[in-house]
Amino acid sequence: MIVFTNETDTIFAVASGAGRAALTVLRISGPGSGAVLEALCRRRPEPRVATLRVLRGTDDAVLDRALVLWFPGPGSYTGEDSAELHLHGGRAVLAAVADALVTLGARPAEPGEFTRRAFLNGRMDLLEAEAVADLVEAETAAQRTQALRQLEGSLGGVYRGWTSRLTRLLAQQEALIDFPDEDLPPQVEAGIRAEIAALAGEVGAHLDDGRRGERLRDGLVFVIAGPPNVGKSTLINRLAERDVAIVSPAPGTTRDVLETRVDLGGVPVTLLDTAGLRDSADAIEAEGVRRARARAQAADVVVVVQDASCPPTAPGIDGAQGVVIRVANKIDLARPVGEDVVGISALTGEGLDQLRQVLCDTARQLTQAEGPPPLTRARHRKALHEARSRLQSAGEAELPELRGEDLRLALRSIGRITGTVGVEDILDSVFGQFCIGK
Ligand SMILES: Nc1nc2c(c(=O)[nH]1)N(C=O)[C@@H](CNc1ccc(C(=O)N[C@@H](CCC(=O)O)C(=O)O)cc1)CN2
Ligand SMILES: Nc1nc2c(ncn2[C@@H]2O[C@H](COP(=O)(O)OP(=O)(O)OP(=O)(O)O)[C@@H](O)[C@H]2O)c(=O)[nH]1
Repeated sequence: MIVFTNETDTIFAVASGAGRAALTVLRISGPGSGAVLEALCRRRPEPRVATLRVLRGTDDAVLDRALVLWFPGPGSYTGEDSAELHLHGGRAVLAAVADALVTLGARPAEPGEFTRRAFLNGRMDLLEAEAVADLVEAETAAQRTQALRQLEGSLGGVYRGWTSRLTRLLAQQEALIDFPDEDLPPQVEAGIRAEIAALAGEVGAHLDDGRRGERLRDGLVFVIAGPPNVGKSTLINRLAERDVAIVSPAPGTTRDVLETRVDLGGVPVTLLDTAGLRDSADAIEAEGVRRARARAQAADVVVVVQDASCPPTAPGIDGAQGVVIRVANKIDLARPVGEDVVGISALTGEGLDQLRQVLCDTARQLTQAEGPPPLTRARHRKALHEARSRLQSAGEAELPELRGEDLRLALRSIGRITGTVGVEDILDSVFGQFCIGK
């Protein structure tokens, strides 16, 4: 189902980044785009050809000399008539052109409004629209790759495949209901049941992906934990390659949770430095220790640091849900004991390459999927859970009518992911999270 827009507003927004820059790209879309462009630069340029033009305000004053592009609909990003003005960067230039646009009847766009129009005009499905937002937000190579795959339709292909199988099943099911006395071969019913079970299995396998796609999209949390004074702050400064945390010979220096964002093997990771774990009479330090434990328990990875030159002191992390990596620091003073321990000296740098490798490998294992693309949002997960439970109850249903109803509901749930059904109620939540200009 394609919902055609009857959008009448002509909208504009800065599509380039914020801050001082050589250029500002202003995007315009909507039925008035051609008229606005003609008012600004007298003649419309050739479609899709960058053309240098003097832009003038309604009072004929020169606003800028800019590259101008004209994209007639429907062969444009939004599917509507649209245009781009590649202005000189600078607040005054932008302010003057924006004023002129408002005078000409255009209005500033809402966040995500261009892509929302592209979706409503059937230029892309919801998964592709979400991929555009993810690509704009991508901080690391692996995030960019995942968003591009989704933009190219790989995830949509999986869901469309299920949709067409479900549609076929429904048609067969209708035939069973409508012609119960006809000579339908008995294997039709068995075939329907087998296909329902196969679909439920595939949706289940897709859901059971270790949340790798969502984790990559959101980024991972790695917590550095351990007793006081073992060198946790020195280590986080090394891994972040900057001074995140205060290092001092006094135990109990770090009290609150400090965080920094790093790129580990293409995966965005929030690294947390936490208070040294010990029983403390100091109320502030005790609160720091409580927070340290809470964050370690919830983390994707806990890097437990010990001092190689002292016997282990503090209790471990109880109930950690994530992967635990053990590190013995200060190997410049003493050799570490025990297996499965990465020996490092945060002071001299010895062993840090090896630790970085272990951390990158772990980050990749937690986020990278082989085979079909993983699902990337809680919104998709929710709809797929619903679809799977409908498929399961369809598999158990004795009456063909009830089975048909379950199949229809499963179809609806999957259709909601790509945006082919029940769209109105989810548009605001999907596009409201975009930046302005997309
Ligand atoms: N200057 C500029 N750069 C940009 C964009 C843009 O809008 N403007 N994009 C915005 O996201 C991205 C490119 N994506 C785009 C996707 C589709 C169309 C488009 O006009 N498609 C038409 C015509 C394709 C053709 O034949 O050339 C179509 O699909 O019918 C344009 C940009 C990244 N770079
Ligand atoms: N010899 C040696 N000293 C180190 C090494 N790493 C850190 N130190 C020293 O150990 C002391 C404590 O380091 P920090 O990084 O502040 O330790 P921490 O674990 O964050 O300490 P708390 O904030 O108390 O939990 C400092 O004097 C560091 O210079 C190392 O690899 N070798």
